[in-house]
Amino acid sequence: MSSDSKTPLLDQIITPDDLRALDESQLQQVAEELRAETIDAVSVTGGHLGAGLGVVELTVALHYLFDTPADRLIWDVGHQAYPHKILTGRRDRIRTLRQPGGLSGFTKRAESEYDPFGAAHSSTSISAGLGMAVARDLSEDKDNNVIAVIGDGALSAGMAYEAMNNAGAMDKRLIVILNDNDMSIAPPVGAISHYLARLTSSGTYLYLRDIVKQLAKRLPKGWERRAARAEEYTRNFWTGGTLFEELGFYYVGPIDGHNLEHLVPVLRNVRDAEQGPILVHCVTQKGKGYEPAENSADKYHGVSKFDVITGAMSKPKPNAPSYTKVFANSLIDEARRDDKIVAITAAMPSGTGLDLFGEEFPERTFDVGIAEQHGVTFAAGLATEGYRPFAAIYSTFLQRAYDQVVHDVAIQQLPVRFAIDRAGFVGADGPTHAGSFDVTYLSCLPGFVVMAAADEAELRHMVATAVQIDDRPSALRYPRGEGVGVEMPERGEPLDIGRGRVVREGNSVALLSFGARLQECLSAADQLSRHGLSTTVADARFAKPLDHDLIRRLVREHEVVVTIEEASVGGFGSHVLHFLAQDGLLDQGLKIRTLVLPDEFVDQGKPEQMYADHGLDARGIVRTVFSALGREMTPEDVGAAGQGDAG
Ligand SMILES: Cc1ncc(C[n+]2csc(CCOP(=O)(O)OP(=O)(O)O)c2C)c(N)n1
Ligand SMILES: CC(=O)[C@@H](O)[C@H](O)COP(=O)(O)O
Ligand SMILES: [Mg+2]
Repeated sequence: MSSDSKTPLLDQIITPDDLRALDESQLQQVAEELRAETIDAVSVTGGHLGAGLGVVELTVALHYLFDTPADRLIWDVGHQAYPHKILTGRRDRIRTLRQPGGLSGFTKRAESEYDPFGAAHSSTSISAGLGMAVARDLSEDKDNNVIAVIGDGALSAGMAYEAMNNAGAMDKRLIVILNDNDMSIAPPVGAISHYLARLTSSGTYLYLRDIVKQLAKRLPKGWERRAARAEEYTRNFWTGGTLFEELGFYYVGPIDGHNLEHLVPVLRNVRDAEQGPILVHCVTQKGKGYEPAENSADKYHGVSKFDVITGAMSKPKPNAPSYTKVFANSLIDEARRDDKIVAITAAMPSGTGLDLFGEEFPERTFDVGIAEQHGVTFAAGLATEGYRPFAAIYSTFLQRAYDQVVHDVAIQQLPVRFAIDRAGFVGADGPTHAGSFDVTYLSCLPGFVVMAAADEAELRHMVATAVQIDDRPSALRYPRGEGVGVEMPERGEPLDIGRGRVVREGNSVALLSFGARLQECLSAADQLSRHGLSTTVADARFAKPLDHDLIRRLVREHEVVVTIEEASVGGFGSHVLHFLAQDGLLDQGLKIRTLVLPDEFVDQGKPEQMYADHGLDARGIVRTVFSALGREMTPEDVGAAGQGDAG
């Protein structure tokens, strides 16, 4: 440790054992140094900043008081776990956060014994914690604590209540820390956030309860019950009985989650309490201790690299409208002409672009909180009454509502429109956020219309198309980030359902693209033509219903057919193969290959590199064609295949 280090105490801490060797009076300095280190690290990597800054003191107190990793500490969502990672042996790698080959941006079991449960999708921590508590009690040799830290936003998801309902009934020793910073990604929504606000606004509550508690200590023997009743009265009087206690939790708080002088004694008591589930309500501030974050509307929830002094982010201005913006503007354009169009988000207004829609149509925009399951069936309810609901939910988060999609929407053939953003690889968020499976899990559903935009113009047309689909559910998917910069149509034109389009004619090889790999297909076609392989490029537009005429024509007129999609196996390519098999077209020695995402969970990286690594770029397409033809690629071929990369 150099003498002029800015973090002399933190430098002494490799693992929490080193922290626990310090004196309690040194914790405040540790927290200050940990906050500075977190800010500095994220300024270099980008990532989630506000949430981590809000739990610096909590992280220090928890690792100081609890014997982690034996005591299991679970972070809900896990985006706030950067300070936790710094204290648990990963400070030396913290500047590899979310980089290829680097640390995950969320907790991850494979990364550290201090991460007992992986996260990223919210509201799982209490369920996982209860499972660990039961496992502890089933075993003879365990007596560890289990602590789940869950945010107020994550507490808007039904799964959290399923877990508390079960925990309360089982009366298991489990500690839940409610990290209440009165923020989700956007300001929180829902009755729970109002309830929490009431709890935390009745500052008197704590004061009164302290008095009653002190009284209890001085009352003559045998008066404890009366004191307990008095305290219960205080609690009920001020808070009408906390929701959490009705669920079987002992409620402690609200306490200041940044005041170590409060946190440490309260958490020490909670640690030593031999009783059923306890919920400690910590009031914190997202972005705490970094002015640019504190002053920002989103508290620097997600940031690109930034200047620590000014807080100015270095994110380059997008050179083409992002798909999300194109979706939002297209939906706004349609909604100006159709007042039956309504939009639903599950706590992701800015990420889905519905914040823009909400500015113009506040009455027709619904943020249901982190509640995808509810959001989908809520949309279905709207559809039964003749509205045209657009449920804008990231591909990965829609997974949470799959039964609602099947049972409440598809079986009833309700015309809910699913705007599926973040389709395919998403990059820094890694496997938990990859939009890999929606084509597979939707295109198997009878009656569903499943579309994928090849570029921004296509997205605009697909929004217009979805508006018109009033007799069954439909989905349109598009990737995270910037489009290809094609010319935008003035207005979206509805497409013929189930019809693809040929964008380049050839007669030897056919590349049939579903979604945004089209540019790579065009680049591959250029390279193949340099090898004398005349290549047709077609944009399928629909994975369901398939364009059977187009597929038959491509099969009839070409020696090789390759399908390609930014989706897992079981999607578009599989349906093409299924159709060809049923149609007897596979029996004629057709050379066909399907390019899909790999059958693995791919760690974070740069999306284009991730696609290239898995053969979904122009070079990979060329290689696949050569392989289908049984032709070896010479080094010159390989070299040529790398030239003229698309976009
Ligand atoms: C199922 C699911 N839906 C949406 C998200 C996107 N998301 C990530 S963090 C977040 C807000 C979480 O709020 P809170 O739990 O209060 O944590 P804070 O950021 O305030 O610390 C959301 C909506 C997610 N991670 N999981
Ligand atoms: C933690 C979380 O789940 C969200 O913040 C997510 O990382 C947002 O993803 P985008 O950056 O693609 O909007
Ligand atoms: Mg919050």
